[in-house]
Amino acid sequence: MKIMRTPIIAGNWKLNKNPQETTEFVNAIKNDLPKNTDVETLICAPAVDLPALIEAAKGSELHVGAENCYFEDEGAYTGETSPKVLNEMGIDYVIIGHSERRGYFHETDEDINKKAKAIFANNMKPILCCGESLETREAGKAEEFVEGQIKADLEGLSADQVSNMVIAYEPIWAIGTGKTATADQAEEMCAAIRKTVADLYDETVADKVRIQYGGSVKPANVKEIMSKENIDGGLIGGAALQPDSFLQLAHYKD
Ligand SMILES: O=C[C@H](O)COP(=O)(O)O
Repeated sequence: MKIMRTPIIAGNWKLNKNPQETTEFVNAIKNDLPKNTDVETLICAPAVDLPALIEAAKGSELHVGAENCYFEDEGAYTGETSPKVLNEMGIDYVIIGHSERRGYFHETDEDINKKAKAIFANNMKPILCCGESLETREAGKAEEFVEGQIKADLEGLSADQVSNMVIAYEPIWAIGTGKTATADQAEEMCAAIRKTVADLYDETVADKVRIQYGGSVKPANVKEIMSKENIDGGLIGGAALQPDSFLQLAHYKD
């Protein structure tokens, strides 16, 4: 029996869209979104688009998120984004540990853990991404690998913090490739992540934490993925770039 956690359908726009496109997108969806209590919806946009996203989303059901931030609030860190300022702007969520940041920008679990703490210190919620490469999966080490990421990334976080955050399982081999993990493969890993949280904290925390699947989620497969017991949402790249497609994902229950 699926425990009812509020589902969260989130778009991760990556390095796509400018402020004008952001405003147009939000205006196209904002009156047709599901009620927050039914399905929470979120767009995570590039830092340069956040003022437009926040302005356009005002008064709507849409939550607003950043794709990354730094772990220091201020100082001599050229080019970084302050979590303190993101909070002042009205940001709700920040994605951390996406495989593109781990891979292209060499972010370590230690960096990601510091970011998680900085995000909580600034009254926002992290969406912590984890996931294995194809090589790791084929070596039969996917669960062990993801468990290692979760343990390192959650180090020092309180039970209350973990209960209120989101974890996104994104197998690297399924991102932007059109190759989706089967709903059963996604469920298997999300269940393993929940068990890791139960081992690190307790069953109450594990029952509360929301776990998303990400990797080629689209309107055609979202319903099946969301039917799984341990999957509470989707973190969606490509299919979240068009208003129609995002609305179909948000209304997967209809
Ligand atoms: O954060 C989103 C993921 O990287 C998934 O991207 P995708 O839906 O384009 O495969």
